[in-house]
Amino acid sequence: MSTFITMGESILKLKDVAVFQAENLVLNDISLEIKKGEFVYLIGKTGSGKSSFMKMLYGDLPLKQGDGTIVDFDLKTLRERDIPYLRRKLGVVFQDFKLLPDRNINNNLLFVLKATGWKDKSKMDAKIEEVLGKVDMKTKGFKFPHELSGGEQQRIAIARALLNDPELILADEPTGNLDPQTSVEVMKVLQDINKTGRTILMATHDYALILKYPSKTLKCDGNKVFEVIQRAV
Ligand SMILES: Nc1ncnc2c1ncn2[C@@H]1O[C@H](COP(=O)(O)OP(=O)(O)OP(=O)(O)O)[C@@H](O)[C@H]1O
Repeated sequence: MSTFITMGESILKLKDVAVFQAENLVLNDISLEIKKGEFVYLIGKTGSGKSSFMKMLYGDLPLKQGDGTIVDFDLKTLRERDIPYLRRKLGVVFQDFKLLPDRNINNNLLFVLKATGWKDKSKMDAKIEEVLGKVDMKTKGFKFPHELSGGEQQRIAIARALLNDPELILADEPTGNLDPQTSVEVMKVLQDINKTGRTILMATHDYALILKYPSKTLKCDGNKVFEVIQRAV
């Protein structure tokens, strides 16, 4: 549990955190907080450390320096065996969707449910229908990933991220492979999910989306992460 006195609503809290890739320092002196229900952008140019920051949050890079809690997990004392439990409270969405190409959408989602401990077939079927409904893809469960457009695949990836009712969704350039119109559609899905109370941290290069859907914005620059006001973006 947290070494901080957490104010009930905190979903992510970092204090004096540094992020390393192997022995290389990527980010330093990060102190920030994200509260339940916020929609937060993470911007910064290529190589500034956005993906490394995300990886540290979902336990792919260890927290070696500073203190951090995320969805009530202490990142500093996180052990290898805790990571699956942390991931169940997070929904992670990637730029390249990462759907399994050898099975249809229903079976992609079933695979994740089984891997995260679900057993009851009728409950799993109901959950799959529920998450596909949330991204408006209820009729596509029998399609294979290659039979879907990029935007549809990303909707499925978002549905997959919702399977375990995560408290926080980490989206690493979710619109990076999509055309502007499809990006807006995927963004609307994320906005709707945010409106139901879920917290979202989204790394993006897409300034048009930020202008269209302004929200709190963090920037990676010069080994630091800091909040920027929209005009300064
Ligand atoms: N596996 C790795 N091993 C060593 N260094 C790495 C590794 N991955 C990334 N880095 C380095 O860490 C720094 C930050 O990379 P990162 O991928 O986090 O940036 P980014 O802001 O996400 O970039 P992009 O927008 O291109 O995805 C870069 O200098 C990069 O070379």
